[in-house]
This record gives sequence, C-alpha cells and structure tokens, in this order.
Amino acid sequence: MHIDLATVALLGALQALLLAPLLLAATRAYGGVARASLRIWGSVLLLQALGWVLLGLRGRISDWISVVLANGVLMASYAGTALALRLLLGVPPRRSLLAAIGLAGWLGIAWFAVVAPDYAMRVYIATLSLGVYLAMLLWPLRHAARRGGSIAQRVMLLVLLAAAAGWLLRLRELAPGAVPRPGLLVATPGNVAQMIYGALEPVLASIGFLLMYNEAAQAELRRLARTDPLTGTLNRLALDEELARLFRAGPAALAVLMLDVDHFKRINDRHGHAGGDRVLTALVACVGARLRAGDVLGRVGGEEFLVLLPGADLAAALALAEALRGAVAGLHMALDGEPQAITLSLGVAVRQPHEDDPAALVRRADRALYAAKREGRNRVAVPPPEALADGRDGTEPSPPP
Ligand SMILES: Nc1nc2c(ncn2[C@@H]2O[C@H](COP(=O)(O)OP(=O)(O)OP(=O)(O)O)[C@@H](O)[C@H]2O)c(=O)[nH]1
Repeated sequence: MHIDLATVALLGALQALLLAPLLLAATRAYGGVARASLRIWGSVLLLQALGWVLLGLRGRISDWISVVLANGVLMASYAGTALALRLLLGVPPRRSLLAAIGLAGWLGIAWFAVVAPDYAMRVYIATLSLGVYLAMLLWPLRHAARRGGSIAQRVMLLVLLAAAAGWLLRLRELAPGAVPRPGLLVATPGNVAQMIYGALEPVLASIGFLLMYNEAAQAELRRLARTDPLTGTLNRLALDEELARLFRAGPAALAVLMLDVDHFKRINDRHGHAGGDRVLTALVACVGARLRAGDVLGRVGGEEFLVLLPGADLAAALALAEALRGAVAGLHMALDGEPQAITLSLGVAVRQPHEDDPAALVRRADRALYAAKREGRNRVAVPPPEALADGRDGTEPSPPP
C-alpha cells in the first residue's frame, strides 16, 4: 500500500486546525492557570497545523519556508506544549529555559538547512530539543506512573512516550551506516510510523490534556469546597473529613482544641464586621504559626476554630493550648486606631482508648470550651468529669434511673 506522507501531514494539520478554535472558544468559561494553559494549548494546535502544512509542502515550496520556517513554528509549538502542561501540573513553568531550548534547536536546524545542508543533523537536533522538553515533562509526570497515580497524567505520559518512540524509530533509519538516508517524505517504516502518529497526536494529546485539565479543575473545586474563604483555613466539611481520616488510621493518640474568641460580638459591634474579620485572620495567622506539620486547623463557624493534634496526649495538648492562649493575648492589634485586646477560651479533649466516634471527641472539646467560658474566659479547660463518665458528653438527655 502506498502511503503519501504529504497527505498524512496535511490531515494532521487539518485535525489540529479544527480542534484549536474549539479549545480556544472554551477558554472563556474558565479562569486562572487553567485558562492560561488551555489558551496556550489552543495556540499550540494552531502552530502545529501551520507547521504540518509547511512540512507537507516540502519540495513544492522553498526550503526556507518548508524547513526553516516550518521547524521554527513546530519548535514554538513544542515549547508551548511543555509550557501548557507544566502550568497545569503546577510546577514552575521555566518560560525562559523553554524558549532558549526552542531557539537553540531552531538555530541549529536553520544552520543545517541553509549554511551546511544536512537532513540527518537537522533530525538529530530536533530530537535533542524534543528530548529536553520531554525530560522537563516526564519529571513532574513521574508520580503518575506510581500506584494510585493520576489516570489523566498516565494518558499524557503514554502520548509523550509514544511520540518519543516515533522519533527514535526515525533516528534509527538515519544512523550513520544507513545509506541512502531517507528524506522527510520518503515512506520508510520509521517515517510512516512517525507521520501517522504525528497526524493523530493533536487529537490524542488534546484528550490527555483535557483529562488533566478536568482533573486540575476538580481538584481546585474540591479545594474551594474545603476552604474557609475568609481565613483560608479548612472549613467544617474538611475538618470532619480530616477527623474521620485520623480515626480510620487507627487508635493512635489524638487531641483536639476548640478555640473561641471572647466577646467577639463586642468587637464586631464596635469596629464593624470588617474589623471582626481582621481579628479572625490575625488569629489564624498567630495560631497557624505555632502548629507542627501534621496538625490541622479549621474554622467550625463564626469565631470558633478547631485544632486537631495527631499524636498529642493531654499534657502536650494542654501545653499547646496554653501557649496559643498566651500568644493571642499578646497580639497587639489596632482597630480604627485603637488598641484591641483579643483573648481566647480553649477547650481540650483527647481521644479515649478504642473511641471510634469523632463527633463524641469534638463534643467533649466543646463542653470543655463551654467550661472555660463559664469560668471567666481567657483560659484553657478540660471537659467536666461527667462528660467522660457518662460516655455521652452530657449532650443527650440522661436515661431514666
Ligand atoms: N466579623 C465577623 N463576625 C462574625 C462572623 N461569623 C460570625 N460572626 C459574629 O460573631 C459573633 C459571635 O457572638 P457570640 O456568639 O455572642 O459570642 P461572643 O460575643 O464571642 O461571646 P462569647 O463567645 O460568649 O465570649 C456574632 O456577632 C456574629 O455575628 C464572621 O465571619 N465575621
């Protein structure tokens, strides 16, 4: 069967050309990094379409256009591919490095097209540039290969490795001993494999990209759903999830602190909601700075916060609670030009051996907090003895005697 590689190249261009406007139009619905990477991906497809058209016209148009310009356009598209994916993966984009690799590769190709024409050298240089781009993607994508890794990233990994395999196949046919060395549009097995894969790549890589894009968007939505918008700490939903996770992990020591700003309503009444909000963000910064890695801080609601301390026993939790109380009491805040004292009441509770109900632990911390308020505020308290003795935290009505 005769395969006309110029036609294959033009088909690849057509696919990229049709996909690009669809993706570019979709960018309007998104924001942030996702939008930027989708835009770059759409532009990459346009560049690829142009590059493939110019390559496909090899021999019919001047080499300046079909070799020098086409390779410049394709090199820019490869740099764009790496940039879009690195943005999506959340790793430093390294724009200058990507541009420098593309420029160096393109200058090398132009040299061996114009000054010292050598087709094999051009392919070597293009392969080398692509190899560096590939390495810059394989490194952040390496986690995908592990058990439980991202499926979307695995798809992209496969697409990239298949592209690399195509280039290696083509390189084999250009090995120094191989005579005659085939040109781009000569239908050798290596060229055919690479051209056909190259023509399918806009679709395959775009599917991989969109899967990754969707995964990143889902992760962002999940992050937003678990974050308190004012303070940036975890919200109640996330706190419940974290507590359940710690309980599932086994019977290890766990302490919780329930924190509440004293007389917060007065601060709001005097300085307005904005003043109260400033107090809450300052409080979170102060408390957060004193927690260890692995501790969890979240906002239960209003001016009430919960701290989860995995591995902490009662003594450690009490010491930390006291340190937090002192640190917050020592904050020198000014609201509307007036000094504003802030104090905290804290309730401390620890997980009992074999306790498997996270809500019971939180209820005990809440009862301890209530005790701290009752005893005069700006203090740390533990749950009243009956909260442990009856095993029901005193929140339910007592059973009949
Ligand atoms: N600024 C601000 N205020 C909030 C927010 N959420 C709840 N509040 C206010 O927090 C105040 C809580 O008041 P109370 O529950 O009476 O508690 P308190 O005044 O701190 O009194 P004690 O806890 O008994 O010391 C109310 O005025 C709520 O309107 C918020 O996101 N920002």
